Amino acid sequence: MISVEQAQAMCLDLVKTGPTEIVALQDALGRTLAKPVAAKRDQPPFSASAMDGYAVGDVAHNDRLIVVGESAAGHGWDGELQAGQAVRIFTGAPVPRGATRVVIQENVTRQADHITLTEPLSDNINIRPQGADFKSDFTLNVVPELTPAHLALVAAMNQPRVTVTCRPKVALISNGDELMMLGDDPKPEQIIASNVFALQAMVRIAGGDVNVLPIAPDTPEALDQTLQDAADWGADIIVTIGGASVGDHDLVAPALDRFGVTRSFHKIAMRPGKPLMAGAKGDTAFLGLPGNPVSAVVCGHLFLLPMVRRALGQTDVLPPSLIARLTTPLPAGGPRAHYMRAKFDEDAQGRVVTAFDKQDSSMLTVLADANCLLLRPIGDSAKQAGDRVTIYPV
Ligand SMILES: Nc1nc2c(c(=O)[nH]1)N[C@H]1C(S)=C(S)[C@@H](COP(=O)(O)OP(=O)(O)OC[C@H]3O[C@@H](n4cnc5c(N)ncnc54)[C@H](O)[C@@H]3O)O[C@H]1N2
Ligand code: MOO
Repeated sequence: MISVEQAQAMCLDLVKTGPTEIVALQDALGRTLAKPVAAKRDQPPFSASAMDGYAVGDVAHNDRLIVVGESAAGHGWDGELQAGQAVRIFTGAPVPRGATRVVIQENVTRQADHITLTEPLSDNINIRPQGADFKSDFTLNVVPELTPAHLALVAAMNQPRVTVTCRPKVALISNGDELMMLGDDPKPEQIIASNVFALQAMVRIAGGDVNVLPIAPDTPEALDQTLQDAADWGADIIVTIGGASVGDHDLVAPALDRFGVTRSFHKIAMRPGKPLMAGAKGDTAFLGLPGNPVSAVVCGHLFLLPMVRRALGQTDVLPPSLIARLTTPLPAGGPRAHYMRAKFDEDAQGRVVTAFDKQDSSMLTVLADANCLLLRPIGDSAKQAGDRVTIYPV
């Protein structure tokens, strides 16, 4: 069986970076910026006061100055400041020509048209020079996910639209006679197709567009038809859930063969998630997730989300890892890499992690309590409390 790392590389090879589209800036949150954005102006576009006070030239403590005008935000003062003069100024207002600092109003006494500088001059001149934030030759380079701060930055650059990568279309197909949609009335032997709720949310957060197809019962015809429906929708990535293993009712591998998918691999040295498979037909990637709820979600983090990020044109696509110290001992690892459900925390000594006792791949309660996966590499030696391990926040 191939390793997780080999399988990740093969999955990424199946995905092409998608086309781009131009969107209004207000709709660009979380999108992947595909083309750099150039500023259309300096920011600030003029030298601006950082405080409410008085714009002055070359002055000294205890000087007495005449106030000759006012500069407010949006309404500058047009003149040029002369020796012995001051201009009343407010935060964000243009600094008049001839002024070299702004003295805050708390450090001044005012009598009619005159002020006296009652405090020693501070080191801070309280002026934000033109272009201090960015100049008109500034470019925002491609970013994996536009944040609220990026949107404000691009707006200040006076650019109302940005070019982003199109959201990859991800089709989710649940497969199994026992499954029913949430909202229907389940018979005792039925279970709710809960996996799509996690996977849909994960893909959406990562930037994909999701189509949850109707559940495919355990017949070759139903599965063939549902795969065709996903392809007709224009899916970039078709994900099946369940039916990946070796039982008589596990129909996904033969269905992918019939569909003309060239398979990259089936089965990996991983726990949970051993029956994972992947392949491609033309530009469409296929990922066959195991049905067990924890297996499906763990494989979603390790394989599906990197594929979505790759389709978006991102470069750091694999889940980021951290190092933490174990709070309890762990026995030696087995022949498959084990991604244990665990909880990490920061204590006075740093980051610590505790694996849950229950690691069955059907346990959604445990998965919901976990905030990370704790990696036990293949054949890992037994670990003591305090030993350092790799974790993946989820
Ligand atoms: N003889 C062997 N049996 C199994 C092996 C093996 O190597 N040899 N591997 C086991 C492992 S590991 C896993 S993981 C499972 C995966 O099997 P499938 O992908 O075929 O999954 P199903 O049998 O269809 O379902 C497993 C389990 O998960 C439930 N399920 C399925 N789909 C959903 C869904 N959309 N939402 C919620 N729950 C779902 C299903 O009802 C089953 O309980 O195979 C082992 N067997
Ligand atoms: O490897 Mo399976 O994914 O344990 O449940």
